Amino acid sequence: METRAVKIYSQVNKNVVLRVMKGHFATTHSHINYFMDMTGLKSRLNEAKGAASVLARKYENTTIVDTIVCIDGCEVVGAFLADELTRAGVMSMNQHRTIYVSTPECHTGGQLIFRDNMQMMIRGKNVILLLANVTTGKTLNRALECIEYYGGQTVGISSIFSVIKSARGIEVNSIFTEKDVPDYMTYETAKCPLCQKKVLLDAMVNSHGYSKI
Ligand SMILES: O=C(O)c1cc(=O)[nH]c(=O)n1[C@@H]1O[C@H](COP(=O)(O)O)[C@@H](O)[C@H]1O
Repeated sequence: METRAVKIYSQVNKNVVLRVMKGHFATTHSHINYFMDMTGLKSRLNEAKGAASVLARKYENTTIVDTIVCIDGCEVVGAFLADELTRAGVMSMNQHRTIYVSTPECHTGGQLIFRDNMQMMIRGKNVILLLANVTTGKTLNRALECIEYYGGQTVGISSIFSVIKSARGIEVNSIFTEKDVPDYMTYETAKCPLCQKKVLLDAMVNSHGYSKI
């Protein structure tokens, strides 16, 4: 599958590259015809830093940010985003005058929780939610509910790739959209035309990557 990867370069920073693979893939919430391989963007220092610098442009000098909540394994990008915002003079109103980078635990049944020792990073805090992929928006909405439940205020949403433009009135700040990926499609699992044509799935995918089936 790796040989089928195509590189898509960010319009604003050519060092930020999304690798996509065409095929038939199942996520937790939909079927898609491109797998977004975020491995490099999430784990290589220079790529993660590049992604963070693109995402930071949205928030520089405009927003108070106390905490970045990372979903989809985006902690490295999250740490660079915190650094970029701090350098740009973004204020943190919490006691320690710094930005927390945090991830909820995915509990049995997919519920997102913050343990007691983590909740101070969310309660009464200004939060940026950071994801790798937003397709149906179900994962995004679950994360927003989690932040709200623990008393945080989401002041921004960022994602490396997003099909969704806004959630709960907040714009999704993304580096790539479906317009960057020619003929990108997402289908409700039960109505997937590839399944109807008996096209076998290439892989099950989630934020960790893919497993061929
Ligand atoms: O559908 C995706 O968002 C998705 C595309 C992809 O290529 N790889 C991948 O892991 N996903 C994951 O699928 C999950 C479902 O996204 P939503 O449909 O927006 O809830 C998210 O956790 C994404 O990270």
